Amino acid sequence: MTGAWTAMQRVFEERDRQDFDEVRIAGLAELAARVRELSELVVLTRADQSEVAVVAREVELLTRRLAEAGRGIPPGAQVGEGGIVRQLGSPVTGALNPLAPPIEISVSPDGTARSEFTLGVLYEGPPGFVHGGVSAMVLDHLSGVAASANGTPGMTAGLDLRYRRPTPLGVPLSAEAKAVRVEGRKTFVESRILGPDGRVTAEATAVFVMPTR
Ligand SMILES: CCCCCCCC/C=C\CCCCCCCC(=O)SCCNC(=O)CCNC(=O)[C@H](O)C(C)(C)COP(=O)(O)OP(=O)(O)OC[C@H]1O[C@@H](n2cnc3c(N)ncnc32)[C@H](O)[C@@H]1OP(=O)(O)O
Repeated sequence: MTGAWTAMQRVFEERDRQDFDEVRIAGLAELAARVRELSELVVLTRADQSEVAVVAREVELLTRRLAEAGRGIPPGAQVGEGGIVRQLGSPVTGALNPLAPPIEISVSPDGTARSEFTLGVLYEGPPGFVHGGVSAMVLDHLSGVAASANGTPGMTAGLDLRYRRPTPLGVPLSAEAKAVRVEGRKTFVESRILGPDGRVTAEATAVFVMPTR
C-alpha cells in the first residue's frame, strides 16, 4: 500500500506544475478578502428578508460566473525561507481561502513560529469568545510550521490542549510555537495563544510524526 508521504508528494508535484504567478495570486487574494467580508456580513446584517433574497440571487449569479470559467485544482504549497510553508489554500493561512482568517506566521532565528491576528464573529464558540476548535486549529498549524522550521516536519499525531481562559473575539491575539524535542521521527512542539493582556488563553503540546514512505 502506498504511504501517506508518497501520496502527499504526488499531490504536491501535480499542483506545483500549475501556473500561479504573483499577479494572479494577488487578484484571487483580493477576491477571497471580499468573500470573507461578505461572509461576516451574512452573520451580522440587519437587511430585511426581501433584500437578503436579492443579495442571495446576486451571489448565486457571481458563483455561476466563476464556475463558467471552469474548475481547476487547488494551488500547491511552497517551502520558503526558514521552513515557512506558503499554502495559498490553507484554512489557517491561505490568502486564497475565504474560510481562513487568514493568519500570517513568521519564524525567528531561534525557531519560534509567531503570529498576531484577530478572530471575528465567524470563529465564535461561546458567546463573545473564540471556538475551542478554532484555537486548536491555529495552534496545530503554528506548531506544524515550528516543526518544519526545526528541519523535522511531520503530520500531527497528537495535540494535547489546555484551555486556560476564554479567548476573546475581535481583539488582537498573539500565538507562538517552538519545537522542544526530537525523538527519531517524532517532534514535540509547545505552543500557546495569548490575549491582549498578555495572559495565556490556550496552550498545547503537539507531536508531529514524519510518515514513512
Ligand atoms: C511530506 C512530509 C509530511 C509533512 C508535510 C509538511 C508540509 C507542510 C508543513 C508545515 C505547514 C503546515 C502545517 C500543518 C499543520 C497541520 C498538520 C495536520 O493537520 S496533519 C493532519 C492530521 N494528522 C493526520 O492526519 C495524521 C494521521 N496519522 C498518520 O498518518 C499516522 O498515524 C502517523 C504518520 C502520524 C504515524 O503513523 P506511522 O505508522 O508512521 O508511525 P507510528 O508507528 O504509529 O508512530 C511513530 C512513533 O510515534 C509515536 N506516536 C504516534 N502517535 C503519538 C502521539 N499522539 N503521541 C506520542 N507519540 C506518538 C509512536 O508511538 C511511535 O513511537 P516509537 O517510534 O515507537 O517510539
